[in-house]
Amino acid sequence: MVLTVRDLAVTRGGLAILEGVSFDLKAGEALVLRGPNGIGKTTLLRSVAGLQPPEGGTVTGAEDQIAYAAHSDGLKAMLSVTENLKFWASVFGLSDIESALVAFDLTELRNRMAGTLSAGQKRRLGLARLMVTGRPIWVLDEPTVSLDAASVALFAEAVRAHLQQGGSALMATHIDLGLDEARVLDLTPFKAAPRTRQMDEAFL
Ligand SMILES: Nc1ncnc2c1ncn2[C@@H]1O[C@H](COP(=O)(O)OP(=O)(O)OP(=O)(O)O)[C@@H](O)[C@H]1O
Repeated sequence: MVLTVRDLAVTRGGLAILEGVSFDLKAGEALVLRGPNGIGKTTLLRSVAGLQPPEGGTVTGAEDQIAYAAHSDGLKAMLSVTENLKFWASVFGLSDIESALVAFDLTELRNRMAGTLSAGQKRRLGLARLMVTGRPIWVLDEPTVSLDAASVALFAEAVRAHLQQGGSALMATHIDLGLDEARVLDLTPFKAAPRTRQMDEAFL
């Protein structure tokens, strides 16, 4: 199972954002996307996860393989922690949630409505959802926002265990997760030349 990205070009709101991005992500590997605010990390992750079509290039090996965790946690506020995880597991045809509860220190909160959790607790629940999908490729956008140091360590440990089980992880983060095995791809050199689709069409 290899995720292969070749010569990817992405746009946002009609503006060219990144172009010429290529990388491979193999089983057991982690790749961290870096670059300044607005360079296009979120846009690239959305394209890799199939949430928006790329402007050019190819993504192969992603179909039915990716679990995506976006900025917003997308939790169901009126369901408990357990119910949220069970619901999410069922979407992927699975049922086991216990290891995810333990990994993200959610066992004492298991019966709490998700809407009553603190920001960091919600984030832990949002990340725990990745574990119940059974999907091998985790795509994570700023996964540590709102997390305290102890929760960042839990998250890093969960990623490490996922890699050891043959999974992989592609993530945008500004902080050092202490994952020695992670490679880093700085997107700065891939910033697209400023132009709009309309301008391109005008020159055709
Ligand atoms: N809905 C939108 N419409 C138009 N432009 C947008 C939209 N969302 C984001 N952009 C622009 O697209 C560019 C890439 O944004 P993106 O969120 O992918 O960057 P990022 O590297 O993830 O940034 P950050 O580190 O701040 O999270 C930015 O210039 C941003 O202003």
